[in-house]
Amino acid sequence: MAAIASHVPHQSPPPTSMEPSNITDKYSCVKLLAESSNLIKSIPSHFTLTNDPRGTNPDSLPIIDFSLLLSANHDQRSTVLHDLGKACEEWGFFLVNHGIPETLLKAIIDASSEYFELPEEEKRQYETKCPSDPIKSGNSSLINTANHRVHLWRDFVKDILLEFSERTRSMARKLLHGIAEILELEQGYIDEALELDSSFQMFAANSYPPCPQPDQAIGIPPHTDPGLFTFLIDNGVSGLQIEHDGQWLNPNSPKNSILVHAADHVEIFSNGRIKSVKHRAVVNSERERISIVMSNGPFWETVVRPAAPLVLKDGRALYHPMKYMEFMDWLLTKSRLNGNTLLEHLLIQEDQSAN
Ligand SMILES: O=C(O)CCC(=O)C(=O)O
Ligand SMILES: [Fe+2]
Repeated sequence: MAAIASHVPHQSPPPTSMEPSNITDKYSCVKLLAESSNLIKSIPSHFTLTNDPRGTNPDSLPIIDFSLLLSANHDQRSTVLHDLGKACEEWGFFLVNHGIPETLLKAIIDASSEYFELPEEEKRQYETKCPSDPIKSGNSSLINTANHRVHLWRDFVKDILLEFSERTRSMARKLLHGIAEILELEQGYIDEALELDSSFQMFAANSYPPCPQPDQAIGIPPHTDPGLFTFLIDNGVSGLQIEHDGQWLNPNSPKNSILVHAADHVEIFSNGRIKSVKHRAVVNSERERISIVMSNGPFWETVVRPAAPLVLKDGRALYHPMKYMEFMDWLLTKSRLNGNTLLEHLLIQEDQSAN
């Protein structure tokens, strides 16, 4: 059995609607397909999504020293807050000195890797039937514009890992307190508005097996994440790309760092001051990539809206309010490859707000 806990700490149940049915054909597991692709050399048409997996290498992605955020030294703290604000407005950052032991990060990657090595029959018992299942495993797919189902070049397993979850929860809350300070909100405002005592986290481990035609497949297409902050680590094989000024960048992670990016609900809460980071996962023909994603959201029942003091300052709210659970439910059931994202959908046009 894979060393992945099934315990769900703190949280109430997530949304309950059904996910579109999974693939039931011979290659429901991408890993199996990748192994057989020694023989096939090209990928089946239902995985085909032509894309250019190349990205450019940025000089550096901002690096934020988490320990300085907790510093009692006023100057140090205001410098790091300034850097944090700037990084969140632009493209995300690497968090270093975050206090999560390297051994724990490695254990999570190893456990996920072990899980993906399990026999197909064993993984099948976790195949996703409903978003509220505490553990989900399988391959995911989206519908393209021609209404054909396109399968993604990854397997995933979702679960909540207790220790990682507790540490990242506390880290996310401290980052949010930093954001609240940058936004000049009163102490306690963000905790109350987003009901952070009951914040909802989702853990996902992704496996992207080697792909014989990386320019004909995609791991995860361009998207922004739901939630407040996403934390991401991987097994050292690159594949995550971040969009910046219309270009795809390959971030190079410093040792034992965690990549953090702002997600949709920070953009909504900040009334657009902070931008949800667009990213994608590309695949390669040589090595399996494992990534670990921890999504940190508000309480699942919270109606997320732009913070009232910011709306007052800006003269209007830029986004419609929506319950977090409904947002997640929508994403899990109606996700499309093209067309507006849900965040774009919630954007209030200037002429609309005047009415
Ligand atoms: O695997 C990655 O690097 C990206 C994963 C991701 O974007 C997601 O799970 O939302
Ligand atoms: Fe993502």
